[in-house]
Amino acid sequence: MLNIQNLTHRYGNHTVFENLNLTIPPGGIYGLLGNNGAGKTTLLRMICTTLQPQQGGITFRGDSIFQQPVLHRNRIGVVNGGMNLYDQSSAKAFLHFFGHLHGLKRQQIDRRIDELDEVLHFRDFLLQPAEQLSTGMRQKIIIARAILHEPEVLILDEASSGLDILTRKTLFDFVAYYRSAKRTILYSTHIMEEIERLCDTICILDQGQVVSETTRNRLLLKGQSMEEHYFESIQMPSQALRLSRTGASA
Ligand SMILES: Nc1ncnc2c1ncn2[C@@H]1O[C@H](COP(=O)(O)OP(=O)(O)OP(=O)(O)O)[C@@H](O)[C@H]1O
Repeated sequence: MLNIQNLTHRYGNHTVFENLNLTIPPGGIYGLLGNNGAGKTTLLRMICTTLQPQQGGITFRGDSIFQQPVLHRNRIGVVNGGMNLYDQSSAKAFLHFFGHLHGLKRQQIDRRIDELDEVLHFRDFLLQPAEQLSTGMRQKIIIARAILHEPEVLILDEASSGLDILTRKTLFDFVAYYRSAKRTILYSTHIMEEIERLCDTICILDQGQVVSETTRNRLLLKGQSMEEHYFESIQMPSQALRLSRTGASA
């Protein structure tokens, strides 16, 4: 459904991708893993159309996302670690603002807020100014904002960072709920347990290249943990792998 074709991108002299090809299937949770600097954020920014590749293209259900960016942005929802609310505004005003940007009417936004409250439980603090909300409360509103317009694809980039155990559980429950609604979730994180627990398909990027794409079922059949698979895929030297298994620092 999301096809990435011959993507090439450089920042100055630094090549991040050279002819990258990847297909993200419809439905399910697609996990993206990779060391710092592997190119995950650059790829996600392109999938969101906030960054244009120098060569190659991305299609979503056959449409070039760069030729029709407005159409595409209405089909996706994004949560990344850098997002925040407007301090002086209430969460409700924030949701209404972004709902209107997606072309939703007041009543539609109110109906969606009611629906999402059943999963994310934010009713109690909906009218408070954002500056009074905790990190977890804010994250719930940021997630609600991302799916207010019922996007077909939800992109979560380091979405669990800064969350406590309870709010992370809410995030995981929410991701499972969104998956069960037959949506596609693109999930990028450094936390292997999250990938292992949530993702149906796992893609590992290393220095701008796909070094592995597999499914959770295949890993289960092989009896291999996500961590073992990761280090094998990025061809970590055996000594470092042994040290990482024992928890010692190199
Ligand atoms: N705006 C930019 N200008 C110049 N170089 C950049 C820019 N953004 C990213 N890079 C470089 O591109 C490469 C890929 O960065 P990117 O942020 O996509 O990696 P990442 O996999 O998301 O890393 P991390 O896990 O640390 O977030 C890195 O070498 C980075 O230094």
